[in-house]
Amino acid sequence: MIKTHTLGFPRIGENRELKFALEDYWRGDASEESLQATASTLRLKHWKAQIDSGLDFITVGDFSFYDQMADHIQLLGCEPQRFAFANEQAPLQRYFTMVRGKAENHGGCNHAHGSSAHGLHPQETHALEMTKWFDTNYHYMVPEFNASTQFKAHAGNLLAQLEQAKTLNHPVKVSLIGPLTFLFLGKSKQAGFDQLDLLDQLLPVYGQILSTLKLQGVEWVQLDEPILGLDLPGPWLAAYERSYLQLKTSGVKILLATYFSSTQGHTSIACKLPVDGLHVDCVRAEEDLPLIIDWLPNYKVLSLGIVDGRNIWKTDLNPALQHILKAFDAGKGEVWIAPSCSLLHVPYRFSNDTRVNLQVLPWLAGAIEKLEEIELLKQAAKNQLQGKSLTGALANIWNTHQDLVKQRRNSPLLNNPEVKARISSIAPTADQRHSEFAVRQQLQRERFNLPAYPTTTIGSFPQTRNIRNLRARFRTGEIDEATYWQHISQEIRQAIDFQERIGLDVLVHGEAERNDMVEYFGEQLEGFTFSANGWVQSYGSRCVKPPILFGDVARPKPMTVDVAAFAQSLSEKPVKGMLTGPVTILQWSFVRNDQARATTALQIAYAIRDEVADLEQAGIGMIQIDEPAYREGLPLRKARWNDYLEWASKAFRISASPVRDDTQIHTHMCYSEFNDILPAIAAMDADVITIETSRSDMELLRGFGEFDYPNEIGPGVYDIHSPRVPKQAEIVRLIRKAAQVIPPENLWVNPDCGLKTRGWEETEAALTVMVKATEQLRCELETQNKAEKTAA
Ligand SMILES: Nc1nc2c(c(=O)[nH]1)N[C@@H](CNc1ccc(C(=O)N[C@@H](CCC(=O)N[C@@H](CCC(=O)N[C@@H](CCC(=O)O)C(=O)O)C(=O)O)C(=O)O)cc1)CN2
Ligand code: MET
Ligand SMILES: [Zn+2]
Repeated sequence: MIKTHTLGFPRIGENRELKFALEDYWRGDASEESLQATASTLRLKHWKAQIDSGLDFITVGDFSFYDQMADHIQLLGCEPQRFAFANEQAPLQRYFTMVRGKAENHGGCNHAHGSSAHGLHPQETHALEMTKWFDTNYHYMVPEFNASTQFKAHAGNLLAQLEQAKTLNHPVKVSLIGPLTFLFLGKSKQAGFDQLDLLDQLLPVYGQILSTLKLQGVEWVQLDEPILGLDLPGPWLAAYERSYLQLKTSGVKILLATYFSSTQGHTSIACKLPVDGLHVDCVRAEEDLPLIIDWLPNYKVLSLGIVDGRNIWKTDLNPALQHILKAFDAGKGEVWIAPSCSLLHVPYRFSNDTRVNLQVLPWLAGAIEKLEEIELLKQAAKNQLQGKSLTGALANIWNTHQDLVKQRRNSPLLNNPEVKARISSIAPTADQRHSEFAVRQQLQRERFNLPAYPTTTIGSFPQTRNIRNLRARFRTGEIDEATYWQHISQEIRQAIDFQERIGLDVLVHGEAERNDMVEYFGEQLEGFTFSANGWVQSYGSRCVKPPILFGDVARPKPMTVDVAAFAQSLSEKPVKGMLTGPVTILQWSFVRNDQARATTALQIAYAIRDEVADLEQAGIGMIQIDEPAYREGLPLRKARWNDYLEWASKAFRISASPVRDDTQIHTHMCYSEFNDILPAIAAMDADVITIETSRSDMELLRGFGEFDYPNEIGPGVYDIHSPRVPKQAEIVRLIRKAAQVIPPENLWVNPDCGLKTRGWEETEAALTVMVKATEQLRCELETQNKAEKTAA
């Protein structure tokens, strides 16, 4: 028997309906009823799409107002105590407080008293931490655990969605995050406390939810356990068997879902678990398949994730069909066909898109087109199993599809011989600066003559509605290019004036001209195309429109030189040139699957290298090459780390190395647990790196100190993810803490990340505080120096 399903479906809406409904609601422009109505309409539309494409199940439980992990925190009743919710508070309000935090209501009164150690007022609550979902650009909210964490089932919301789904009279599969993955992805907030100790309390709650679902007539529940694709610590691995034995007693059928990575080393455990089915990612972990076919008992369902849920190319149906047939050949009784992972990570559909290069468009598949591929594969497999081949309309669809797959593979559009020639003749020194860091540092100090603890920002200033609107009007032709740039220049001028006024040392132009730090570069490079509407959720209501990299990458002309030179002309102070690095452009685009990622990264690196050289030529003395996705690109299995780090750091160096010694190269990374890759970060050899550290209270920096990180560092001194304005004393404390582990002469002062998601009011207030805090420390430094001189 063959069945089809999807692990999950994009929930933001084809036209980002959920994003706009959420933002209206948060702004107070829409009621909860209207938000709920949008959610309800979207769920119905998405289930109907699944039914229309012929799926045997619709998936329930993948909808979320913000994030599925946050939903599970409520479902499992483990909202952190620190939120101190009152019982009568409505669940949705509690939910938004958890994911967005709660700002103090200033009311014009400037409290200087009553702050806690972290400077939070009693009415303020910071949001749950947000972090990357495996190696994707999606962010989840991190559950918080300690020894007094308790669990309690609150399935009301889930059951309501189930009721809604039942109105469609189609078999339902409920999708939940599995208990071990849920626990593992959370964070222990208590020193020495291991959250695995909570498992025995958590399992009965899961059991209760599963029993309730069974009672409601649900036959199948999909439990996602993607951590099985990590190098899992022994005790976690050992907990699987007993956990699933316990869940089995609920009587509901469990499909255990793995994805994103090979389960190598624990494939046998996954196959032997007391569950009714196993889903495997045949795109990312194709090498596991022979073992799984061999080891998974034939009476269990094997769900094959054969349509890529992480990329947008039409599936080559022939090898996919072979996987299905092989499973049946081996004696599997029931095989399911699905995308490799949830379709959350791809756009809704491409067929209606108005912007993609018309030659590339037919090669693409968004969520809707992927469901169609799954149905097509099912029909083909069914026929084959009966010894028949496809005929009629289906055969035509199949053949047309395969022709397009072949057409892409052989398309001249993919090839640029000049690019290939350049890559194949890389000079061995192309990734090296002329001199070692110590020499460069001296020259740069002489050139820029900056004060101690130089202050700067990460690049972007608030992307106001005004700016977005301006761009939207330019796109639709309502205003012409000259008018557009006139307004943008005005924004840049204001940004420079603002920075001069508050006294920052190293300025930025503010990135007003950029829709997105990756899309903006992709749009100016050859080898990329863009969708009008190919949005993918990044976190909460925030979305990205990843560029589509289909061919060899080249830079036809300078991309940022005019803007950078203009900004620099407005100030005597250095204004950083601002670029996105090759690894991040690669990681945040949909990239070709017909060539190694390393090769694509190298091509992008050369394009950026040319831009860096042109910026220097135009008199720009500091150039920042952002690599926020450097850590995210790390393979999920450690065995593959070295290979990645080698080509990734090389790609960065290729882009950064054409410059003189006294040109200062900056890089920036956020969201990162860096400590396990510090040598590779040092190997990038950026003169200055700015990193996110404020939320970890500078703990992240300790690694840099212990490792004796040689170059200059700007640890973020305040969290830009919240509108909260930091207090001077907090920033002073953080800089002091940083100066204990990093030589003070190597320290910069800056926020955690760019400010594009913030408003101007809080940005101005926060940066003013940051500058004041720095001035205080400089004063102290001077007094100290004087005292030392007098003593001597
Ligand atoms: N690619 C990428 N990944 C990233 C980051 C990032 O900056 N870029 N940062 C980290 C955090 N992730 C983020 C992801 C998205 C956004 C974000 O702000 N996204 C914007 C969209 C940005 C954008 O592309 N804007 C376009 C289009 C904006 C738009 O929708 N305009 C409206 C009109 C708006 C108006 O008239 O006011 C329309 O066209 O309909 C532009 O400025 O041109 C959003 O969802 O709101 C921020 C952080 C990690 N991953
Ligand atoms: N220069 C970029 C900015 O300031 C870096 C962002 S990292 C996600 O927005
Ligand atoms: Zn950042």
